[in-house]
Amino acid sequence: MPPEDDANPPSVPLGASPPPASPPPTREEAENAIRTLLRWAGDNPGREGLLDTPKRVAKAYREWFAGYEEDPMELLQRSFEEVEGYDEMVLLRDIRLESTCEHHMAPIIGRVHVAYLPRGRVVGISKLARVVDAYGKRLQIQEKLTAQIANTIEQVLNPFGVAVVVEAAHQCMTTRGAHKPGVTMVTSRMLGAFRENRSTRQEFLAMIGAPRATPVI
Ligand SMILES: Nc1nc2c(ncn2[C@@H]2O[C@H](COP(=O)(O)OP(=O)(O)OP(=O)(O)O)[C@@H](O)[C@H]2O)c(=O)[nH]1
Ligand SMILES: [Zn+2]
Repeated sequence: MPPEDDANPPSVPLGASPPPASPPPTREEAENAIRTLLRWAGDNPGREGLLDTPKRVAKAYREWFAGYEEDPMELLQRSFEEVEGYDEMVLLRDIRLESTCEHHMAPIIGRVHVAYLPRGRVVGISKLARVVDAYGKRLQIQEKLTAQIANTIEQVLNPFGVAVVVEAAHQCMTTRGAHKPGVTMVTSRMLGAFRENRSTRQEFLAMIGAPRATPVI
């Protein structure tokens, strides 16, 4: 293992939030930063309509980035073993994804499909959606988000396989830059039987169907 110094900061354990900025800013510092951005946008933070905007934005950030307060591994701790030997695929399809691109801080909106092959125990299905939120409500790139969701389910449940597909539109390339509205990015991570067994993978892909158009954002 390489020595841990400034160039190689300690790696963040799976599921944990990255270390916070140190020290975290005060509410007042955050609101002042938003005033600066309002001026950068070309407006006047002192005009009536913008007076409370820094306060609102600081509050909104608590929702958009609520995932930093969650431990996705913890969300999957409760499982149920009375499943009568059920070992077929469990699929949660079309989970709404709301995330934020870490390069431009622009919205990423789409859907996630999560499947696993239980090994003797299952989790409450809402917990899979909560894991998507716990990683989604952070600054993200789609590839990392996809891997984090799959890796967490694999590590906590130890199922026979995990499959995750994410289909999403990135506002950083629909409303600016490349200006390509309607483009959908599709990423997947297949583990265990979904990676090794072609027919299992194909069953999953057939069940989620062809990628549907993501909302044009
Ligand atoms: N692979 C990947 N790229 C992303 C994701 N979200 C945004 N990007 C891309 O990240 C890249 C950042 O490129 P830069 O050249 O540093 O930024 P930029 O000058 O704003 O680039 P443009 O967006 O092309 O205007 C862009 O190509 C984005 O489209 C993501 O989830 N995954
Ligand atoms: Zn972006």
